[in-house]
Amino acid sequence: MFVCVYCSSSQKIDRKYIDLAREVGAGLALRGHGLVSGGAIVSCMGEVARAVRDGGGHTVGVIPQALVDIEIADTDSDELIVTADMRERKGIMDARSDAFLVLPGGIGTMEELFEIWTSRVLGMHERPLVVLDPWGLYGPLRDLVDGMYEQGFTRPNVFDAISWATTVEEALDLLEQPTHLLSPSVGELGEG
Ligand SMILES: C/C(=C\CNc1ncnc2c1ncn2[C@@H]1O[C@H](COP(=O)(O)O)[C@@H](O)[C@H]1O)CO
Repeated sequence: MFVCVYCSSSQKIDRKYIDLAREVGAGLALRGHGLVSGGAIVSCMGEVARAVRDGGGHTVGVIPQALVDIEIADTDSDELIVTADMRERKGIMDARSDAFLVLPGGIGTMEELFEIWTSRVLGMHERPLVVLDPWGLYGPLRDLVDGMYEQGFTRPNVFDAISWATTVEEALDLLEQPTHLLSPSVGELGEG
């Protein structure tokens, strides 16, 4: 499989997040998976790609020209695809990936998570989506979506479209499990 990993580009985060990215990259390579990433050398993004390559795995980096221009492109990537903008980048990352893994991150990671999550809920793809969150960064997000569901803003299948893990092994196991297409039926939103 090619696994798309969405993760932090921040250089201000605790070292434990960088170490987590390395563990994920090593685990992907060990299981014979390739990586699709945002193609930057910084922070968790760079660390996961280096770890995959160190383990003998193949990496595909997809990066907008504007970020190449500020010299943060992962030029060691086995494939480095330079895009015109962020939208084209996300489209190519999506098209090249068999599964999606989200690590702790900021608003860029959130944007990527929500796009893949929403399209899975709508039955537009059936690829696994796993969030690895060992330290509970996303706890408030999960509470928010629970509240949205309780008030009828989301379909029940919002919870079927995503899996949560607290260890790397658990996350990788979940990524490898078969999934099925979810029904996009509007009826699931209920009456009224
Ligand atoms: C100059 C630095 C970082 C430049 N910023 C980014 N570089 C590469 N990719 C990015 C950047 N910002 C967002 N992305 C994409 O979103 C995800 C990370 O965003 P987050 O806000 O850090 O969670 C990542 O998956 C990228 O695809 C150095 O400071």
